[in-house]
Amino acid sequence: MSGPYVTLQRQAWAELSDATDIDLDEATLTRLRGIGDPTSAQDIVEVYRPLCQLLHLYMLNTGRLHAQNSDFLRLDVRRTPFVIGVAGSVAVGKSTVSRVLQELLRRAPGHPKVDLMTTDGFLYPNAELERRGLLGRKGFPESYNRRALLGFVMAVKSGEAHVSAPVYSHLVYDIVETQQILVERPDILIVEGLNVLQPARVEPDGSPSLAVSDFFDFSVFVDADEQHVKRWFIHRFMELRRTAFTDERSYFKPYTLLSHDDALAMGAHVWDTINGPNLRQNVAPTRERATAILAKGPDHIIDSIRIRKL
Ligand SMILES: Nc1ncnc2c1ncn2[C@@H]1O[C@H](COP(=O)(O)OP(=O)(O)O)[C@@H](O)[C@H]1O
Ligand SMILES: CC(C)(COP(=O)(O)O)[C@@H](O)C(=O)NCCC(=O)O
Repeated sequence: MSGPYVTLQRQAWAELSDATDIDLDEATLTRLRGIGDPTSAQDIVEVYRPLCQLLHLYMLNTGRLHAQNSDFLRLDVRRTPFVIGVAGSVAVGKSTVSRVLQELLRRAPGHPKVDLMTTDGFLYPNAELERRGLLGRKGFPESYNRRALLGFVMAVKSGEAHVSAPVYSHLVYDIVETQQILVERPDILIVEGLNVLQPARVEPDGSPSLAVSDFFDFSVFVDADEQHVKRWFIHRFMELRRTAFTDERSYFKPYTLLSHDDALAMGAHVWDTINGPNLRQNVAPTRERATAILAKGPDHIIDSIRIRKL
C-alpha cells in the first residue's frame, strides 16, 4: 500500500509546474528569511511555483464548492477566506515558508488580501502558565488557550468584519497585554504554529469539539530530522544571543553573560527539555494530517515534497 501521499523529489516536483512567471527579488527574500534560513530564488522557482499552482487549484475549486453548497442550502453566505495552516517544529523554518507564501499569493492575479497570523498570541500569559504549572511547557498544546484560538479562526472563516487576536513578544517572552492584531476580511488567511494540525480534543463530558484544523482548506507541514532541527535551533539561539538578547528589555538578556560554551549548553538544554519532547510527542505525530509535507535535508533546504493524493 502506498498510502495517501505521492512523494516527489525536488526536481520532479519542479517539473510539474508550467512556465508561470513567479519570482522574488533578493531584497524581498532577505526581508522574508528567518535567521539561518537559506531560502533562495531557486527555491521560489523549483518549490514554491508548483506549490502556488496547486494552491490556486484548491482555491478555485474550494470557492466554487462553497458557493454551490450555499446555493443548495439557500443560504446567503458571504465568501469565506481560504485558510492555510502551516505546522512544524520550533526552528524548522515555518515563518519563512509562511511569509514567502503570503508574498507570492499576494502577487497572484486580482491581488488577494493575504493575512498571516501566528498562534503564539494564543499562548497563555506567563502568569497564567505559572499558575497552571506550565512555564516549562511553552509551545505544548496545553500552553495555548485553544478555545480562544478556535473562536478566532471560526470568526475569520465565517466572514466577520473585524476579528482581533492577542500578540506574543519573543523579546519579553510573554503576551503583550496592550497589543492586538486585527484581521479584516482577508481573501486568504495563513495560520502558522507548532500545533495547528492537532486533532480536536476529546472533551471529558463527551460533548462535541472542533480543532482549528477543521477550518483549514489546505495545510503544509515543514519537516526535517530532529538532529538537524536541533542544530538549527542552537545556531539561531547563538545568533539571537549576539543580537536580540542584548536588548535591555529582552527576557533572555542574562544569557548574553554566559560563556560561549555555557550558552551552547543552555541552547541544547532548552531543546532537550522543551522543544525536542514537544516535537516528538505533539508536533511530529500531526504530520500526516497535512495536505503537503515539505521535507528539508541537513542543509535546511527542501529536498522532497509529499502531496496528499487521497
Ligand atoms: N527568542 C527569540 N527572540 C526573537 N525572535 C525569536 C526568538 N525565538 C524565535 N524567534 C523568531 O520567531 C519566529 C518563529 O520561530 P519558531 O516558532 O521557532 O518557528 P520557525 O523557526 O519554524 O519559523 C522566527 O521568525 C524566529 O526567528
Ligand atoms: C513561541 C513558540 C511557543 C512558538 O509558538 P507558535 O507561534 O508556533 O504557536 C516557540 O517559538 C517558543 O518560543 N517556545 C519557547 C520554548 C521556551 O520556553 O524557550
